[in-house]
Amino acid sequence: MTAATAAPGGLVTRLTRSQARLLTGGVLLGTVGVVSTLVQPKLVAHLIEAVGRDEPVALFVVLLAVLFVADAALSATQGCLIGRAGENIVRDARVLLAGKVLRADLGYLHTQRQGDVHTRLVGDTALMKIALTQSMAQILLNGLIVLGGVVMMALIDLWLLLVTVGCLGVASVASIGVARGLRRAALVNRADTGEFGADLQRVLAALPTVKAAGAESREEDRLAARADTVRRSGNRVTVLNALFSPVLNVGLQASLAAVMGIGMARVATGSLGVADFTAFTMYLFYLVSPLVLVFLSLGTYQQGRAAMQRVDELDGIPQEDAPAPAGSAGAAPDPVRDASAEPPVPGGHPAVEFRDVRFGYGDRPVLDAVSFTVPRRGLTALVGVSGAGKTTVFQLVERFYRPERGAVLLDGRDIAHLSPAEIRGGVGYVQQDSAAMRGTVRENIVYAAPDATEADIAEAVDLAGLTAVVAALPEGLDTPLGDHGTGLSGGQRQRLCVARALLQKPAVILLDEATAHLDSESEAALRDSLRRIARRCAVVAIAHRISTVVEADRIVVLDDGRVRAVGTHAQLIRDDALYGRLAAAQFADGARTEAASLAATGAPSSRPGAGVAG
Ligand SMILES: Nc1ncnc2c1ncn2[C@@H]1O[C@H](COP(=O)(O)OP(=O)(O)OP(=O)(O)O)[C@@H](O)[C@H]1O
Repeated sequence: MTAATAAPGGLVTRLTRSQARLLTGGVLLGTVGVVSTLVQPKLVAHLIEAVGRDEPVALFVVLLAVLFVADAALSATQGCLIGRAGENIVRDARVLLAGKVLRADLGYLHTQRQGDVHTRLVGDTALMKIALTQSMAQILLNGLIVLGGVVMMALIDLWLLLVTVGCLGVASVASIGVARGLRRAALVNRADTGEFGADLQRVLAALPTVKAAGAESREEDRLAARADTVRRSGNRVTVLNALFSPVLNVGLQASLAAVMGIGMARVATGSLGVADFTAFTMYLFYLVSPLVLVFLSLGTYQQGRAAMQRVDELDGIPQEDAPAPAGSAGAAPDPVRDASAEPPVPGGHPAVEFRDVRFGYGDRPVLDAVSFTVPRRGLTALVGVSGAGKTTVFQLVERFYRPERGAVLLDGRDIAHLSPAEIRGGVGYVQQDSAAMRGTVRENIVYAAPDATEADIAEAVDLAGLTAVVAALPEGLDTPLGDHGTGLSGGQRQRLCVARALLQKPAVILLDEATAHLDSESEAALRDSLRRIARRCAVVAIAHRISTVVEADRIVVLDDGRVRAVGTHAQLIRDDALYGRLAAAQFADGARTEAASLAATGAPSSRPGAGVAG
């Protein structure tokens, strides 16, 4: 994610504007508090003069007490208002960014590190809140105190002020230099933190693999190296942060010493009154803490700006409906191929049609000139060697990616012109690595159709061959599952996902068949389910099992990104050498004998030496 993707006047600015009322209210109250602070030394000067003239001082004492209390009350109230604005900003930012991430272009999002996206959404938004509210308010209000104090000091004695400003000016310029360095260091530190988060997420997502590979120590070392990088850049931030106060303090101490020396000398000569000298010194003392706070807040703000930049970048990630970024996988489809403009076909359109589709991930071509149709009913099997592009075909049907050329049609309509909801509402997608989630069995099943009735759920469970499995669970449909659906077997998880897809009542079900999840009994159950489901809608299965292939009404053989042949199992065994080899190598015993006898006839193949299927 680069700064170039951040929208100008982006999310951060918009969110800050949306809280203008609370922020302005807080700043106004704070300003009144600043005035009350600035009046106090002047009142003390009047008090001293009154004491000197032996006049009554009760009024001054009461006024001072009122100002002290008002000061505290105003400060607390403005803190609450600004804090509330901050919470609103961070909440809105997280909701908006979560929406952006959920609707992001998958092709782009897959190039980003998930942990970094997580860090931006959780950590950077929190830092941004502090910068936009607390730091900004501190800079503004304490800046006002400093400015007001300087004006009051100028009214008391211009020469003493010039001495003060001279000493503080040098220190301030040095501090601003440090602030710039701090922002750069903070940006690096946030990026390093994102990298650490990304690595942690990678390890957590694959923890069983990490353990099975005995890679705990290697991963620990890798995480430790990342943590070291974060510590190093964090140390740079700490050093620059720590430099602020000393740089400024040197200036403050120098100005205090100079003011005391010169001021006392002028009091001795009678050119400056004791009351004025006291008030001037009080203002100088009053300036110390606000000035330090201004610069500390400047430091925090600079760190927050780094976070804001990262939040704005996340806000700029390409969205699904936006035109695909130039040069990325999935450019806009060829408008010449818009099939929705074509006259209606008697008897209805195919459920799915690929017309001369070309697609690649980045510069890497995967599919070329792919054309085939899927009838509205029945089972269509997609077969081919591993990496032939079978899953990519499904991803194009779901429009996770857009073809570079050609068109994908659902029921005769080019999906380039359909909304994601229109496409995915009519297509049920069962992924190979069964996308079950933490939650109950029921929650998993109704995920794509939250309003489904009990009868619909029971029907989907039955069609997916899950009735006996659910009945055996301790709490039936309400049995909780762990992350990724742990608590069910691999085959049961896949049938759970089939039930989820069925509940959508889709026109097309895409089934990326698992290779090794099912025992022969479950396989027979799923085969039976598929047969029943295929009577209601189009089922397209990436087939790894001979049972599915033999059952299929039509088989599409993909080879090296092209459709090599289409037919039934019997036709293809007879006519297509690659299919014969695939059947022999991959689809186990049932086809082995038949295919082996065909291979012995020496039928040619377009890809000698091609590997086994999926
Ligand atoms: N997100 C991606 N980015 C880049 N390349 C990808 C991506 N997904 C797949 N590929 C590549 O595209 C090609 C086709 O992959 P695909 O997953 O469609 O093959 P497949 O036929 O489904 O394979 P398998 O049977 O092993 O699942 C492969 O060479 C793969 O490496």
